[in-house]
Amino acid sequence: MDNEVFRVEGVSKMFGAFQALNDVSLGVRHGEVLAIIGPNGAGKTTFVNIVSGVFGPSRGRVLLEGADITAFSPQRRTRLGLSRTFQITSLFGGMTVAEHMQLAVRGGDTLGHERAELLEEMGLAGSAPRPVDTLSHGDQRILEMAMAMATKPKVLLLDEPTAGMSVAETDTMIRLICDRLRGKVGVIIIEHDMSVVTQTSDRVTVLAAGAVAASGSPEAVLRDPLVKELYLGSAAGH
Ligand SMILES: Nc1ncnc2c1ncn2[C@@H]1O[C@H](COP(=O)(O)OP(=O)(O)OP(=O)(O)O)[C@@H](O)[C@H]1O
Repeated sequence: MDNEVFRVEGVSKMFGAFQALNDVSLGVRHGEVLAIIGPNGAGKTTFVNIVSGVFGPSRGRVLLEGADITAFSPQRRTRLGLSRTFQITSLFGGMTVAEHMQLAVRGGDTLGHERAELLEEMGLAGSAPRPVDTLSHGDQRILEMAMAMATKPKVLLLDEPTAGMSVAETDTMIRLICDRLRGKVGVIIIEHDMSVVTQTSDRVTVLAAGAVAASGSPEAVLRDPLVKELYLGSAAGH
């Protein structure tokens, strides 16, 4: 694939005798937003953990710009350009927004003025001196994205970025993904909200029972009878 920055190749994961992922292969191009959707238990969290290095696959490889990073720690992956945000907010209550931005770049990727610019772009400049526990849930999630961006990633993994957000916060997140990330870095977004998927993604891959069930443009995938069937009876869109 042209311009591909990230790929998982033939990834499988066994938990004892249970196969959570079965021969999953997919790639992300520079500037592309790839959404991964799937019903409960499809293997999305397992996939996120393997991509970010929480644990390794039973088989298969994880490649960043063609280099095999399958055995690398999460920290080493971040240093090489693979960053992530978390499904559950992972900030330190008493610390300020600015301190979090500094913490994100302990390795020294961004300069002070670049971090200030990032906060400005994300609409958080006025909140720099505030302790993070005084921010709204939406702003906390946006700060996490700013922290991930501060590491200057080549690939960014967004794990349910709009979970728990109000409609207005979700709209802000959609705008940031489209304006700030799309076209600039490779993005993998795990998302349950189909409206977010259609508004942000270039391509969608559907996981079901640990395997790729469908892949293509958001319009084509969401029209696919197989995908409709997978989601039948799952009103939350999981
Ligand atoms: N550590 C583990 N040990 C045993 N089975 C596991 C483990 N982690 C996940 N599984 C199983 O693997 C399957 C996939 O789980 P996973 O959490 O990856 O799915 P998911 O798509 O993220 O689901 P959800 O949308 O509900 O979070 C599930 O059947 C789950 O019970």
